[in-house]
Amino acid sequence: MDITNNQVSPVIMDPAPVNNSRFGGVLSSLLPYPKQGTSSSSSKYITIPRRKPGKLDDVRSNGWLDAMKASSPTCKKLAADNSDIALEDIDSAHLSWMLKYPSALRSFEHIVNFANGKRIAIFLDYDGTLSPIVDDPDSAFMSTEMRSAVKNVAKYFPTAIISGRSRDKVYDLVGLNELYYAGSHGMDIMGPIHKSGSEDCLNYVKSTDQRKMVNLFQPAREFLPAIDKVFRALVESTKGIRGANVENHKFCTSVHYRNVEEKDWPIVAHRVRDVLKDYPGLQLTHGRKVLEVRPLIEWNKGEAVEFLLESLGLSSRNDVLAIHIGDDNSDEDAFRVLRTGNIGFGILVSSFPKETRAVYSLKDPAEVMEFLKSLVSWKEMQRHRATYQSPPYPVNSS
Ligand SMILES: O=P(O)(O)OC[C@H]1O[C@H](O[C@H]2O[C@H](CO)[C@@H](O)[C@H](O)[C@H]2O)[C@H](O)[C@@H](O)[C@@H]1O
Repeated sequence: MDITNNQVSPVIMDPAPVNNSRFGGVLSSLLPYPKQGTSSSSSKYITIPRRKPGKLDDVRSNGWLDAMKASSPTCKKLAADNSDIALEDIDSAHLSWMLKYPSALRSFEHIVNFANGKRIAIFLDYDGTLSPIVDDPDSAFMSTEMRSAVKNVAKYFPTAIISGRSRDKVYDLVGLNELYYAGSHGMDIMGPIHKSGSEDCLNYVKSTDQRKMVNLFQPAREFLPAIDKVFRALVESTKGIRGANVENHKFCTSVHYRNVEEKDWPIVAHRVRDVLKDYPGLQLTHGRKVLEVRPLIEWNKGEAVEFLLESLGLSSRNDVLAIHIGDDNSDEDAFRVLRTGNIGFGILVSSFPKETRAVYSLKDPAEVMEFLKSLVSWKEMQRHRATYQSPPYPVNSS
């Protein structure tokens, strides 16, 4: 069967991200796309545009249900769901996908050759990237080995976790003080003290979190009461659905249906939609077997990456290489910002072909750990060389 001519493709499609460039770029040889124009100013963080409420997709038109079904498939499940796709087509689709999004491990040499001499900043998603996807969100622990890999990476490169979970929850799970944390899809950022002085604006809060004085950037503070209310309404409306679970992430809330029987997914979709009708200021996005309810503002993981780079003093430099590693639809926003701003690249964590704005891929958290360890070894090797290759006495050039 020629899958290119068939309407049913084993490659999962997500809505195409929009173009949005704010940074100067340095990449050209590494990335298969051209350099774009730039502009950057910290004042943009003072007023974050609120989006106009749109129409909620009609559950009956199957928009939601299709997205729910496609939200976390495996190759085996894809084959089972689409009996007209043969297994060999899935294999060849996977192969051509791997050519388009090569393994970051296999391309490691190429990546570090390019990264040489640049300031690297690392952005990491949590679920599905640092911890394996499990049925119970409260049991999504990262391994001790992964924690130590992340800790070592942070010794050499500024490192941030950008998660859909609340900042407190993801900090409790990761437990490393040397990192920056952005929770609620970037709507709650604990970053370095911003030098521009614009911390006086409404979005900044000083707090003693992570056992030190920190600067919090919370561009969706005004939505706190609405999120709290919608969380309670969602708990109430889904409580009769076996397996449904609602999590409060402070600036957003998640309705999990991973443990709900597939025949009941339409009920989940209808109940969530009914609740959301009363909240025109909130929007719904799809994660991995999870419906995410968030404020309708122009802020996401991509904006969070830009914000952190600026806070770190890395936004107007042309020797910066930012790498974001993530597995989820929400990570596409970060991949897009790096791609369009030409300031780095995304690595998608996925074991099946998926449309993405990333440049490289890794199969699973185990490969993510290997990649992080390789980065550390490369950096240590570079330092070692710098120490032992520089002559112990001044060289007389005459
Ligand atoms: O941005 P992330 O750090 O990837 O957070 C996204 C969501 O992750 C969690 O849910 C996902 O992982 C769970 C544990 O493995 C899994 O049970 C669930 O099906 C996945 O969607 C978290 O619980 C969500 O609230 C986050 O939005």
